[in-house]
Amino acid sequence: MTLTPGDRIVERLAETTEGPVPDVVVEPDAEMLARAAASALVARLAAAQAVHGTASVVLTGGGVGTAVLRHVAELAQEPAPGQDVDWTAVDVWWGDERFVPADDDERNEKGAREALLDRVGVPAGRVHAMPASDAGFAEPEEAAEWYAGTLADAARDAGADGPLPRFDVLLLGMGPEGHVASIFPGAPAVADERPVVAVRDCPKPPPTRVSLGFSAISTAEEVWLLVSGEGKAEAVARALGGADRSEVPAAGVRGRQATRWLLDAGAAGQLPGAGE
Ligand SMILES: O=C(O)[C@H](O)[C@@H](O)[C@H](O)[C@H](O)COP(=O)(O)O
Repeated sequence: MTLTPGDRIVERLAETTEGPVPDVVVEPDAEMLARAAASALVARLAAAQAVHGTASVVLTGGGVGTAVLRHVAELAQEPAPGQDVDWTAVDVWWGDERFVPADDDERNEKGAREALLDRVGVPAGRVHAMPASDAGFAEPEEAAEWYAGTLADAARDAGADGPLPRFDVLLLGMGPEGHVASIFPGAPAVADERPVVAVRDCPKPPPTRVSLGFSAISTAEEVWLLVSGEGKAEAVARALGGADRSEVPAAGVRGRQATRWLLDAGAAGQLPGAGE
């Protein structure tokens, strides 16, 4: 399955947007969006392995993000040409995590393990989960600091220049008010320059979380925003229309090489050029 470019939308965005225009892909519905994103993801990871020997992906929670992982696991059963990923050579990171006990169903890690990681056999040493609340850190701030240290160690081991390893693809869901990872509108995290931040009093439960900050997200080679449903359409249009990142956090994420918005028709519904 190939991605369907939102050509008309991109053309119209180019007329109104300053700077590089993100890629916009529109699929008819959430299921087709998840399948298309899964197919594109395995192709991208296989391509990264062909160049670097390893690949790395940053995962998101959320309905679409988890559906993508389920489809990736299906594709791994019978890989198509160009989509044969060596799962023992994939580093897995997270964009955000709920600071709850490890076996809590709210953990993004738990969902990702069930949907994909345990099924394809990513080695434990390559699954870099953010700490759970029962992992020995009393406060989310300590957990955030530890994760930043883990990222810096991986970067150093890989000979990277800065404090972060290479992220080939960083997946993000988006909330109806435009939050990405656990960076919510108006929250301290929107102005926090640290790579990993603790989040308290999150408006969406659970209230305590750990999240990558904008500075880390924007080091990814490619950032893919996976968004479905009419309820997200206004935030998508605001984000792509250049809203302030403190009001619509999704407006503030960019990949080094590409920023791709993978939408279904509902989520794309308020973009200029939609339906033309
Ligand atoms: O931690 C969270 O609260 C979720 O991970 C959240 O950030 C999610 O990714 C978006 O709300 C999109 O979720 P859906 O894809 O389910 O709409």
